[in-house]
Amino acid sequence: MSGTMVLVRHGQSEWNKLNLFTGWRDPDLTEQGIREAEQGAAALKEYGISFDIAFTSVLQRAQKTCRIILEGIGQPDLETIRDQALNERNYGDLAGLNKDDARAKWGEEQVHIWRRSYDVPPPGDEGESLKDTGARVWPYYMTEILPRVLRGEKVLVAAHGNSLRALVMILDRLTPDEITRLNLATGVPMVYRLNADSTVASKEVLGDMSGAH
Ligand SMILES: O=C(O)[C@H](O)COP(=O)(O)O
Repeated sequence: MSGTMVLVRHGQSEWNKLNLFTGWRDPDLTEQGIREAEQGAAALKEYGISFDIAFTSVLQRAQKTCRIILEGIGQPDLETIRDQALNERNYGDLAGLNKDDARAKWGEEQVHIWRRSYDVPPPGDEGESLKDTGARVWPYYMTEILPRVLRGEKVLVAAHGNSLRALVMILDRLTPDEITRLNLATGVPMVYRLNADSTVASKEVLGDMSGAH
């Protein structure tokens, strides 16, 4: 057995609440999002883990979630590395649009393909598919995060729905078809223990993922 890695999606953001495509835009957490991060912290405290290092994105909703969790488990000063590689997928021209308005304009099926397919990017030059998102998340994971876990460190990663879906895809060995059905709830920690060969020894979800969509 090697180390432990906890993945957690940020709590509800202002734009989650307004049902807007967000991507690389940078809204704050809502009051509910703060509570979700606090609940994630409480679950980790009960689980009894302390971390050696934390990773987050350059977006404030993930950074604040990370800070709330570290404060909640009594490690407010833990070294935290922020990197754009862990950002949400870039939603291209959809950023700022209402998801229901988009469904009315382009149809339910097309919007679902943009949101959940493996390799269809949203419209616009900057738009990233999950595969494109993985193309920056996976190398970052391999070079910066995994080596620490394999050294036995306990690592917290506070990031985003789709940057974490990309990570979960390789950890859980999901196919491009299976990943279309994976939704991550906000503020619910996923505890991965890894074997020395970097495969997953165990996965525990500290909360309820069933409401995620
Ligand atoms: O960027 C966003 O809009 C959300 O954080 C994630 O969006 P999704 O649920 O459409 O993948």
